[in-house]
Amino acid sequence: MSLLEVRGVTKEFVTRGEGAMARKSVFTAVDKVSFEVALGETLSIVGESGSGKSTTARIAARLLDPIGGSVVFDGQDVTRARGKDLARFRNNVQVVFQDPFSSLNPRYTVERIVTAPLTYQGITPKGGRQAYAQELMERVGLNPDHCRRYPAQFSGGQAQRIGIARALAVNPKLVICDEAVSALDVSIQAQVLELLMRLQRESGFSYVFIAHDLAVVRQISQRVAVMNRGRIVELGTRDQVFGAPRDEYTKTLLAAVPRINPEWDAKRRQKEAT
Ligand SMILES: Nc1ncnc2c1ncn2[C@@H]1O[C@H](COP(=O)(O)OP(=O)(O)OP(=O)(O)O)[C@@H](O)[C@H]1O
Repeated sequence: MSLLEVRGVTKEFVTRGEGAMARKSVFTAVDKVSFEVALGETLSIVGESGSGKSTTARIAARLLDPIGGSVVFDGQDVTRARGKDLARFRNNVQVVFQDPFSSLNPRYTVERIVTAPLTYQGITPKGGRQAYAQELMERVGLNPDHCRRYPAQFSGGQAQRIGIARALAVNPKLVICDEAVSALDVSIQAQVLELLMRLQRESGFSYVFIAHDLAVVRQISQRVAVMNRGRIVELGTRDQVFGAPRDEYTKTLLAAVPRINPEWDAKRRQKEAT
């Protein structure tokens, strides 16, 4: 059974042109999108800016309500879940956003930030909040003694590790990464990707990984969905999508990639061979 099933979700936005006489128009940002994610796998969603990736991710995370279709998690239809059912879903599905600084409250210590998901759920960790925050910091490769610092005292890559630590606090089954490494320098990006992959090996959760950078997607995914104008135009294993794309749009997208980072590719091949 799939962990997450997104079934034919649709989302429209009402837009208004410029000027006093401008008419409203309805724009379909996500159009009958369906995909499944198994426990422990990484499904990436790629596509150009505006293709509907983030809207799809937000629907899957129940941060946006679709106008049609459904979201099923662990066999339960959670499309309209409220109260306890929604809280259970939020416990199992966490999101890591693109800009670490705007998603971390600058007035809170890291200890408070990373343990916040537990606070929302009314859970007090065994050994206390500080010890748990320190454990989370260690898991994401940060100095546990820096728990009492504030977000501004960290670099961009470190701040994103804090965002990842917060996502891990409730032991989720699914982590949705919405352009989670896009804002980072290439070398830092590689380190954070390695971290994401290590955490998945250790804990066995799934990722929905939203990205426009195909080199990154090739590195991290087992399966890839390609979006264009609100629709999934191709969905297959990483090797099928990258090696033998069927859809014309996918072919164009792949042809536009300047280069796949050869170092990552060599590392991946080496890993797969062992
Ligand atoms: N709240 C909103 N109101 C109106 N239009 C929106 C809203 N959110 C998204 N859109 C539009 O929906 C379309 C899809 O946006 P979305 O952010 O999902 O795309 P994306 O593929 O994630 O792009 P990007 O990589 O630039 O974030 C875009 O045309 C965007 O302008």
